[in-house]
Amino acid sequence: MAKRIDVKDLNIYYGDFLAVADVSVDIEPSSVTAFIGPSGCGKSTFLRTLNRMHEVVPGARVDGTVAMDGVDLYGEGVDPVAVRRSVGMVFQRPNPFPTMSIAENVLAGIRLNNRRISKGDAQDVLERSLRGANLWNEVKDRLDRPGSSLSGGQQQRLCIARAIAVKPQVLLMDEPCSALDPISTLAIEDLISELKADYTIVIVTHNMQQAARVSDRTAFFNIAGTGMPGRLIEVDSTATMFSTPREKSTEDYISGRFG
Ligand SMILES: Nc1ncnc2c1ncn2[C@@H]1O[C@H](COP(=O)(O)OP(=O)(O)OP(=O)(O)O)[C@@H](O)[C@H]1O
Repeated sequence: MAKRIDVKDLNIYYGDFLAVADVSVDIEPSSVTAFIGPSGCGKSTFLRTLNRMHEVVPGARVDGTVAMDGVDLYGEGVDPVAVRRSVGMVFQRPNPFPTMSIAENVLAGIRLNNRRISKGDAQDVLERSLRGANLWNEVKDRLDRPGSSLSGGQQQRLCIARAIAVKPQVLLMDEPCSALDPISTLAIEDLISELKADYTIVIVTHNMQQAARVSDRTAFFNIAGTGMPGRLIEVDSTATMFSTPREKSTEDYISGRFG
């Protein structure tokens, strides 16, 4: 089931460097939230705090809370590996495991989690995940071919299938279409709209049209200057953000006046 995320007073550091300051935002379940803003304002950094990937960088840390359905992901005793299992991630460049087949790619997360799975169950997961990622019809006859034999757009859908195979509650997407052609981009955007029935989705995008097309809510981040922390400036329904934002900087960014 999709979960809600409530972020409160979050500061995000790389060592001593405060990269993103004082973020508070609520992310609704079964919705798509877009993070937009100029380069370096901390969108990807913030995204990675939502599944505890940020702390993989040596010296990186946060203070504040990120609660999923009321449970602080940074609370004592919370296992970051379990967090990453329930909050899936799709990256900018499609990154299937190159030596694995299409089927092995989809099942990789389950196998990495050391879950034993019968052949029949594996077949069910495979089909459910590939159907969920709108890829089944294109690959069902060549599941044993390498993942790298697919087109870029298909590879990205394979990565989405791999992410949803472990039944996450939240899906984070960091510029998932930036390496794709326009047709593959539309396929992923359609898929995002379908997936939001079952998942809470957060997407970082530089593409304003994409944010307007796929998201229910949009969060605008900005940075006052190099070496300064990024900040969340404004978050609202996407319709409001794109028509009557409260802040002038939001309007300037959305209308292409900077960034
Ligand atoms: N691994 C890292 N170590 C140290 N500083 C980092 C690291 N990754 C990012 N930063 C810094 O954190 C700040 C935010 O970077 P981030 O990549 O999150 O921004 P962004 O808004 O996603 O940018 P872009 O749109 O260009 O991808 C920047 O000042 C960046 O230099």
